[in-house]
Amino acid sequence: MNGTQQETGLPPHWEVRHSNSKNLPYYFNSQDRTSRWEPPAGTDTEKLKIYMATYHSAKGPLPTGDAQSGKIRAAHLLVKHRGSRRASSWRENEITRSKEEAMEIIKAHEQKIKSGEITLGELALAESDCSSARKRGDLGYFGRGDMQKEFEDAAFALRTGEISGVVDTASGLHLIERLE
Ligand SMILES: O=C(N[C@H](Cc1nc2ccccc2[nH]1)C(=O)O)c1cc2ccccc2s1
Repeated sequence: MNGTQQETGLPPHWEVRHSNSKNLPYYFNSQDRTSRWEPPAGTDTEKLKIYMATYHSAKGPLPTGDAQSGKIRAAHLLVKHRGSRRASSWRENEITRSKEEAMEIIKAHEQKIKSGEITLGELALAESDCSSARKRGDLGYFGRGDMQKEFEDAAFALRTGEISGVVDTASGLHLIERLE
């Protein structure tokens, strides 16, 4: 789905992505990690029209991790609860909320992200109970066997740019966005 600049007609660092929740294409700037529903200023709209008609199908092939290394890159937003493996984080020294309370919180986060109101990375900065929060939840590249199984399975099932539903691990409740 990530055509090159001359294919898409988009300005540098911009790419077309697909919102599965709205089944609509959107435009993502990989440099400042902003996204929008409309093509940015400076787009060659004729080229973009051709690209969208030719290449950007709603459901691209399910990528299974980089062909060479089998690794993917993802970001996540974690809401811990008192049953979490480490019920503490940079946000809160002792996390006492129940798992049910954590579920209500992360469901509200999921709505905000999937409505396009805010990106997962922006929300993770302030709200994620993982130390990756300071990097907008970016966990870097990882392969199978590196992360907790439920997290790995959910992340590898995502298409690039797609956001998971709530994923439950021993660390807490997660929303995952596959970045590469
Ligand atoms: O395990 C971590 N943080 C834990 C919470 C947590 N548990 C996870 C389980 C799966 C994936 C990410 C996860 N993050 C903590 O802070 O208590 C990691 C933090 C970071 C930061 C940068 C890159 C990778 C990682 S993995």
